Amino acid sequence: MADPIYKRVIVKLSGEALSADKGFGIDQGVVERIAADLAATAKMGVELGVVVGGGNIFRGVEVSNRGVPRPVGDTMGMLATVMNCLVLEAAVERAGVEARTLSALTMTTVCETYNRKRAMKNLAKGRVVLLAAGTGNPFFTTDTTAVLRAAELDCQAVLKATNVDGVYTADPKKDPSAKRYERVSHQEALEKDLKVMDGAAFALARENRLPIIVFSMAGKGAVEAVLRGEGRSTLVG
Ligand SMILES: Nc1ncnc2c1ncn2[C@@H]1O[C@H](COP(=O)(O)OP(=O)(O)OP(=O)(O)O)[C@@H](O)[C@H]1O
Ligand SMILES: O=c1ccn([C@@H]2O[C@H](COP(=O)(O)O)[C@@H](O)[C@H]2O)c(=O)[nH]1
Repeated sequence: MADPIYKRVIVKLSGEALSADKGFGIDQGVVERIAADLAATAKMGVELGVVVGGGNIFRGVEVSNRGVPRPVGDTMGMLATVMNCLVLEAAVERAGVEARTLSALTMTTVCETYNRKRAMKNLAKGRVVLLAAGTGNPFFTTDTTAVLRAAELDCQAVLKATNVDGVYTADPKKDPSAKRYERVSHQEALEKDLKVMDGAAFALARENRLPIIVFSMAGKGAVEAVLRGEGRSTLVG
């Protein structure tokens, strides 16, 4: 089997990836499959930070459309990511690898607060580090969080796991004629407004020369396969 192409990465999982076909809530079978994949990847010797979205529970914009102030809606979204991290933490440990949730919002009775040195120590010990509550600030997304944490924690790449197998010329769910890129620069992704990630995330990745690999989480062992250089994906960078 091929050696992993990176030694330390951030994996970005969308919240929806935890919800199977329903788009809402947490499907325990899916969580177990993803946890097994993360544990197998950690066992290959790859240090893994995992940023999880919250779209399967709350998105700040949607909550604020119902009359809640946007910063409050965003806080609800960040709290949703904590729930997703806690369910994954338990599943990764059941799969035989130690895991720690570090939250950007302080909640001392639930999990540890994020701090760069603590995250680095946990990564170096081979623990899967679940990075919860996004950046801790409203008006951001977990895509931007993933790139920010990758830059802070000296990661070599961001692996963006989603429900499409790469970056397309347009949203492939809306435009069946969209073509997949094998490789695209950060600049082009920004200029063409390729919405698979938000512009802030692409801009931060460009400034920090961080590659982003976009791939589908649909199959078994998807993260492990990407790190072995297998399967379909798009390299941004
Ligand atoms: N040019 C494009 N190439 C590929 N995908 C695109 C493009 N434009 C829009 N998309 C859409 O972007 C989505 C990727 O977002 P993703 O599933 O990662 O959700 P998220 O908003 O990051 O997470 P959450 O579900 O937690 O809110 C895909 O569903 C895809 O349909
Ligand atoms: O730094 C952050 C990250 C996230 N949020 C809020 O959480 C939800 C869920 O995150 P997704 O990236 O959409 O999965 C997001 O809609 C924001 O409301 C945040 O405020 N700050």
